[in-house]
Amino acid sequence: MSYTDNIVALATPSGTGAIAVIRASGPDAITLVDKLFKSIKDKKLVKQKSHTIHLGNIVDGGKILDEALVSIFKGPHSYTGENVVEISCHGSPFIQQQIIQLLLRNGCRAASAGEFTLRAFLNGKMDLSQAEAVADLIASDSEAAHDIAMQQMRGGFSNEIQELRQELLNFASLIELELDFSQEDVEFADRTQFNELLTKISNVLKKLIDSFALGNVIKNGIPVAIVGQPNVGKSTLLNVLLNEERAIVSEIAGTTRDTVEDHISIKGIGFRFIDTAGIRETVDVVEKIGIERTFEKIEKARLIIYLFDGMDFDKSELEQIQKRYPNKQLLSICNKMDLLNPKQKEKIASEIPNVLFLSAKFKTGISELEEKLLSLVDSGALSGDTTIITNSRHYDALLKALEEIQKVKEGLDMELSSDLMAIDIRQALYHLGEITGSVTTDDLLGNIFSNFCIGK
Ligand SMILES: Nc1nc2c(c(=O)[nH]1)N(C=O)[C@@H](CNc1ccc(C(=O)N[C@@H](CCC(=O)O)C(=O)O)cc1)CN2
Ligand SMILES: Nc1nc2c(ncn2[C@@H]2O[C@H](COP(=O)(O)OP(=O)(O)OP(=O)(O)O)[C@@H](O)[C@H]2O)c(=O)[nH]1
Ligand SMILES: [K+]
Ligand SMILES: [Mg+2]
Repeated sequence: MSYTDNIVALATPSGTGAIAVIRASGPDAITLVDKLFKSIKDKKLVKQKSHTIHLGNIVDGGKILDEALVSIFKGPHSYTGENVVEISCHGSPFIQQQIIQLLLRNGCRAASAGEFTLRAFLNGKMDLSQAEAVADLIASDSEAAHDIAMQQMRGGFSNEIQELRQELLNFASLIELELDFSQEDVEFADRTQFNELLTKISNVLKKLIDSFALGNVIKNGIPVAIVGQPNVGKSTLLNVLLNEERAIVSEIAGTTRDTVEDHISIKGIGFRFIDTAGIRETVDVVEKIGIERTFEKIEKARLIIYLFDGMDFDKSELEQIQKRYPNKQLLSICNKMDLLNPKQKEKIASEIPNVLFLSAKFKTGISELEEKLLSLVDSGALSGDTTIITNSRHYDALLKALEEIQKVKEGLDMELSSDLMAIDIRQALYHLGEITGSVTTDDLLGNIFSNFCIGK
């Protein structure tokens, strides 16, 4: 694949910064920038080696727009696989725009979202799941999300899929060879070995599919709903966990009307804490809507923190929530422990198993809560080099591939004819190929890369 046009975009965030980087890629990127660049040592960019950097002025006719550093990368040895030039200029939005406009008038067009990485993919510098990982890496806001994206970008997941695909492909060829000899009763593909391979592939696929639940929450942050009666201190707790005065706290019951949520990483794991309206019977229309939202948020949460006031607690509400959400992890937490005497504490502890005590207002017991939250996340799967998938497109493709593999397995058990089995194998190969991009459509690529930022 080779493009004939040249693209340009700002690679750094728009706005003011110390330095901004403008990146151009395409067959003429180096020659066209050469004409707009006056090196202080009178060097011609086209004569310089790849991966070198040069100081000079960017000039528009007779006018100097900026003093800049220009780096050159010669295709195919560059990020995109094409000739690439990067101009590091002073980070004023005015200068950035002047230089981009200059390039646009001199042979470049504006890059669309993700177009540099799309070119890297189409030029074979990376496969599709690696390209997707680039976007995840930029978006990752916790160490765990970063680690997963990094592993995927470096090709961990792709290699795993490619290997399975290759092994399956070998068998497909043997089975298809049998089609040419269908009159004679020959079997090139050893059925026992094939069965073993299918078992192995389905196990790997199942493991990957199972990892999605964890991968998904890690990418987006594990949603934790903080629920309980009005005034128990839910918003106070949210603010402590986030280290920020995010929600309004007051002694008036019914302060929180709409849900408030924010993301924070605890020891490398991302959490999304959701403060909700206190649950109670009310005639207030707005508060009622808020309470309905509380229940919607509980549905979507992975963990529920049930917070109650140690001075005034009623076990029945906790039991109602347990009954209503039997499959959710529930943490019972007694707040305002600063107001409790040891006897009261003892009573609560005996009535509510595994209860944690804390004081949101005085920030005591918070690290114990954090430890507890971490222990509830199956972080075992995060260590080591097990692959965790985070992308729903991959998840869909894996499910479809698994379904086809099961069909092949059934076919094998039923001694199905080679031609029918070959069809299911091809389908499985197709879905595995979708992940790495061995098979793609323009729609699919458009979908993926349009979600990138401009300049990536
Ligand atoms: N200034 C700058 N920083 C950046 C990028 C970039 O494009 N420009 N990247 C972009 O996202 C990332 C780095 N990714 C890159 C990947 C490959 C190559 C590259 O030139 N590869 C060549 C040879 C490498 C060498 O010889 O040292 C190759 O693959 O052949 C450059 C950047 C992060 N930092
Ligand atoms: N003594 C004491 N007071 C607390 C503690 N945590 C919160 N409070 C107080 O309890 C009151 C209610 O706190 P909020 O955080 O607004 O309670 P809430 O559960 O969000 O209330 P609603 O949004 O109205 O449902 C405030 O006056 C807080 O200062 C605590 O640990 N100890
Ligand atoms: K309140
Ligand atoms: Mg509140």
